[in-house]
Amino acid sequence: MGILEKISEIEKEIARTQKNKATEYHLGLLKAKLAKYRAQLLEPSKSASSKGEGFDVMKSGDARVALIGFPSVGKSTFLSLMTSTASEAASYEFTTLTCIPGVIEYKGANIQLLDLPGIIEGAAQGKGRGRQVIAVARTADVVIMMLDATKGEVQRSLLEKELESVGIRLNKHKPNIYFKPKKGGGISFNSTVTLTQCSEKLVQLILHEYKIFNAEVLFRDDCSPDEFIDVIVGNRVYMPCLYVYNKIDQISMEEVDRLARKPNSVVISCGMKLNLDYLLEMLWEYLALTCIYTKKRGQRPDFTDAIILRKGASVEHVCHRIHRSLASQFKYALVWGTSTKYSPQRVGLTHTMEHEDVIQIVKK
Ligand SMILES: Nc1nc2c(ncn2[C@@H]2O[C@H](COP(=O)(O)OP(=O)(O)OP(=O)(O)O)[C@@H](O)[C@H]2O)c(=O)[nH]1
Ligand SMILES: [K+]
Ligand SMILES: [Mg+2]
Repeated sequence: MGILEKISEIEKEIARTQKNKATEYHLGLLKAKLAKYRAQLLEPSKSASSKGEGFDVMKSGDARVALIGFPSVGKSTFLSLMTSTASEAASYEFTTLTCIPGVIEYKGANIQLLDLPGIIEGAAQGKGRGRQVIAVARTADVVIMMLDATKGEVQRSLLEKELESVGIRLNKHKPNIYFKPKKGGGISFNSTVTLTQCSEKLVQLILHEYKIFNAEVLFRDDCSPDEFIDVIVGNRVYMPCLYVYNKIDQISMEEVDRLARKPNSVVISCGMKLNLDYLLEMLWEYLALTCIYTKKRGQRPDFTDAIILRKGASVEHVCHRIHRSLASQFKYALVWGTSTKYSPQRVGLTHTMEHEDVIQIVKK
């Protein structure tokens, strides 16, 4: 039996197994098996066709956004509208066959936007250019899932399933579970909260399925078996995703209103240039970039030229942005803003900066 067949067998068995107390161990085990086979499926195959020709676009700018969607939802039209790059758009499917990068300039940041070929059901298993597209999506900071507002919701759940099956977790946090494999001592299991979805026995069963017999496990949240499996397997990407419903010029006001109220969703029309400003605002929020302003001694901060960094960046990251050798000449920095208790406060290289902080660097 091939891996695909095994996966489909297990999926069928999960579907027909009733979810209750008596079956929870069986289901947990099936899920662990499923995750294992999917991982095998993703191991790079040796055939030439799986090479990412035309997909290896250099990362540039302050952040990367990937456009994922079915064919002809308007991805290329969107790229051509928002950036100075033109990507061919047409009414037939699979107009775009490679990865086309463009740049959105917004609030002083350069956001790399990637137009990609449309993907279809079965993409994760290599249908169309699905694998390459998904590989690019994994490298993004935010995914825009573009949907055709005139088509049903099934598109959205199909795409979610494809991304989910290759370890991309959309709008989810990393499960709060401490997990450390050990050389001996068996499995030590603890939790700081009451667990309603997992138990010590289930955790042990799942670990045995992965041939792990010695480990330390601590649940800090009431996590599900799937979340626990994600932690064991590792290699998961937790990514913000914005659902963008395009072509609202084609649907009723009531329908627009309904879609616009969905969580993590924005409605637009590329054709009529509707709501694009709001989409940019949302995208900016989802990127959660940190803008830092610099200040010279005795002068006012320069608010015209922000240094743009990813969330959680340190003073050291700021130094590297200003000059390659600045960190080695660094004595201390003065920081004004929400990251410090006092304004200004003297901080070292490891201090974590927050959005709109002002920094003055003092050299040795
Ligand atoms: N009515 C309407 N049509 C649109 C809108 N945006 C794009 N289109 C049309 O939809 C068709 C497909 O657009 P593309 O930009 O090529 O779509 P794509 O998602 O890049 O398609 P592939 O590259 O084939 O995956 C084109 O005929 C566009 O003119 C819109 O907001 N409203
Ligand atoms: K198209
Ligand atoms: Mg296209």
